[in-house]
Amino acid sequence: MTTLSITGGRVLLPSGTVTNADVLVDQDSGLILEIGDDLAGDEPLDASGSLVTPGFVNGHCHVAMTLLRGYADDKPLESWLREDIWPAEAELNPGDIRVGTELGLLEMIKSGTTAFADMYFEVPEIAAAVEQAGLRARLGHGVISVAKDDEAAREDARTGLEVAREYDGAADGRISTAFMPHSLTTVDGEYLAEFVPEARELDVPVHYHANETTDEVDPIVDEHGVRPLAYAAEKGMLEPGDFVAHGVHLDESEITALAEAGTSVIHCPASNMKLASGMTPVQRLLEAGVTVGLGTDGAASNNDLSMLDEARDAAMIGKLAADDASAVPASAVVEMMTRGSAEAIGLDSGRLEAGAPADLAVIDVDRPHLTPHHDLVSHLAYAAAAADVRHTVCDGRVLMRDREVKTLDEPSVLERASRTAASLVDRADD
Ligand SMILES: CSC[C@H]1O[C@@H](n2cnc3c(O)ncnc32)[C@H](O)[C@@H]1O
Ligand SMILES: [Zn+2]
Repeated sequence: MTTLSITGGRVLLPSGTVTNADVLVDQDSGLILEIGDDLAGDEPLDASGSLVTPGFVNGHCHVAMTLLRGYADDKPLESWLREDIWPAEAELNPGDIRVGTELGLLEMIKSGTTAFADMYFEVPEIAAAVEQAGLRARLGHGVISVAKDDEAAREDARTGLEVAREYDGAADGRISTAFMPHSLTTVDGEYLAEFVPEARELDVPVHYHANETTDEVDPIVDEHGVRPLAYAAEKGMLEPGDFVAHGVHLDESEITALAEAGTSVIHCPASNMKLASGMTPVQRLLEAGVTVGLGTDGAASNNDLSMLDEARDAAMIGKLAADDASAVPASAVVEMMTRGSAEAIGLDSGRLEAGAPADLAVIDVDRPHLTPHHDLVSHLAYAAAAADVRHTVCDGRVLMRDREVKTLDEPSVLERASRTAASLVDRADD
């Protein structure tokens, strides 16, 4: 057995308390062996002056959209997608998506994220990048039927199923999959009715954008006479283990339906604010017993992939939405970005205890903006930033040590991503 010992730090436990302790990891199984005093291992990792936290879990992303960061800002969802993003995405080739994914994974590792859920195109490229980078991911091909003829729509849905079948368990089990129809308005009901049952046979969850804007809610109510999540339930898309992104415009009946179904919500506050989509009723969801995770969405609507930024946004807007400063406290946000997201996307991580996957981040808290140390959970939610992350460990492997990423060549990724993004927008703007 080869072991890794993370020593001299303060460890955030599942109870939400912080204790001085070392963490001993079995690198062969990728599991935490023990949290306690004086634990020596084969490979040491210094955590003095630092907080050892569960790795952050980004519950909803389109990671290769890093290539479109800063390409189209300051528009609402519908026109942003139709006028700018979809035309640019039509120019993407598999190599572009590989590079964009590498850039996103680099950013994730450097900001303490160890797992994420992703909906995009060219999943084989994304899976290869995840395998190389060493993260954990739940991946899916985003299925869309609008603006396609029947044959193309069916082929897209078949790709969604094929990807879910082929990549579940890939990268030594670090990759799992889901069936991912883009949304309830961009995939026609006949395809949902036909293909969702096939996904159930693969035993994978269903993940989709839901109730993000009123422009998306109103047509469903007008056309089908029911709220979007009642419509989703009719299509078999509100089952235990399923997870929806956004959930901004939810009424009480939908909140109850989510809780009763065991379907989770991934809250994406930065994207919701930037696109002016609205405010997710996070406090209500938590009170109703819905599992809530946290996600960045893509870097074109955020505009970064830092879960620490997302945490601060979630706390701030959660209070505003509830008109209550005690709503969505730091402890709830930290739970959302770790265990909440992990549970929502169906991963057994997000907690530091013996037997849990060794997915963790080590945050330097001896910094001016993190001093004094009254409450390190408060610092995680309100004050820490991506640049404070010293080390990132996933599956017992050190992916970043002292801010040097070990699994990706940072200068090469930056150079290739810049070149690829420039060429992509040249083609899109032609
Ligand atoms: C079909 S792959 C995923 C698809 O989703 C688009 N997208 C990015 N951000 C959002 C969002 O906030 N709501 C809906 N769709 C979004 C992305 O550009 C891809 O086309
Ligand atoms: Zn999204």
